[in-house]
Amino acid sequence: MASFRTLRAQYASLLPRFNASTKDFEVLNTVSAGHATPPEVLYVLDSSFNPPTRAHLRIASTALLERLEPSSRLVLLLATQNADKPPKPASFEDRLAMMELFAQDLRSHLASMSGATGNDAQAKDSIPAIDVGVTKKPYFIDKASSIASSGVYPVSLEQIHLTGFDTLIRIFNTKYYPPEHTLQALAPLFSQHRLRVTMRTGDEWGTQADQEESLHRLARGDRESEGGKKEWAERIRLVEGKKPGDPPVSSTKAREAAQSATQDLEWLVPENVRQFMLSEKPYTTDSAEPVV
Ligand SMILES: Nc1ncnc2c1ncn2[C@@H]1O[C@H](COP(=O)(O)OP(=O)(O)OP(=O)(O)O)[C@@H](O)[C@H]1O
Ligand SMILES: NC(=O)c1ccc[n+]([C@@H]2O[C@H](COP(=O)(O)O)[C@@H](O)[C@H]2O)c1
Repeated sequence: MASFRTLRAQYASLLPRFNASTKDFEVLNTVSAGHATPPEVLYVLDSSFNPPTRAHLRIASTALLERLEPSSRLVLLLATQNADKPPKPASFEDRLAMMELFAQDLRSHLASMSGATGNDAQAKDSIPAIDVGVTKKPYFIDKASSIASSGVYPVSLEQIHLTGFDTLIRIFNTKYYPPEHTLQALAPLFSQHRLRVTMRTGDEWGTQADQEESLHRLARGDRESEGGKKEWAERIRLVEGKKPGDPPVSSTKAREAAQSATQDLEWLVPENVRQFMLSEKPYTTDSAEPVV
């Protein structure tokens, strides 16, 4: 495995080329056992990866384990522009390095869950390849179309976007769709793609029942007056997140732990990411570089 510094330097040189290009989506690296099988389904985990956490690991691994085949592909997608949040540490090259380490953690987790450990090369080949990708687009409708038109994947490949419930609420907020401000803007997304939404309970987003009710409202046609079609509910799957009683995990908590409670990183972030955070300290004030 490349050293942390080498890994970061690699992304520090790839990223400006993407920024200067006219591309809206690019795969910067692929983590796989060898040659990657052409995908038949593309899972997309879009995040600021600031840093990647065990919640992201659960979201991705539970999805991939439902259909653990080499023809599944996951792209970890770093949005270099966020719909709402101003940029903050860590630098994008640190986050990209952590995404690659997260991809390794995720592949090891999938291997252990499927029994593909040790020297069983054939079993390891069944673990899907994971792409480290970047997009300039903050909204899901544009992320999906920039991936589809990039030429990186087969034409008409179905994308399954892996999000949390808080993100689903924001996707269905008309404020993001000027000038008409209607949900009709989401039609191209749901005509081809799907959302797999992990519930996020125990905080401001309400109970599991509240979260299920918001999908029932869409299915009943309660959002039609805003342009939201009831049939879209069939393309959205709500799945359980953390178990009741487990502490909530977020990137915010992991950034805080990096500053003041590094022992908590063990349950907040996967192992390779933790090693990177302890060694490179991407969240301490002096190493935090300004982010464009
Ligand atoms: N604990 C969690 N439960 C359910 N979904 C989650 C969880 N953590 C992150 N997600 C989802 O993963 C996606 C990417 O998350 P994001 O990078 O915003 O993480 P975050 O932990 O919410 O970040 P931050 O704490 O910096 O706001 C979003 O769709 C978000 O809803
Ligand atoms: N309407 C939308 O498509 C929409 C709204 C809010 C956030 N987002 C995106 O969701 C992702 C996660 O956002 P946060 O990092 O703010 O939780 C980001 O890529 C952000 O740009 C999309």
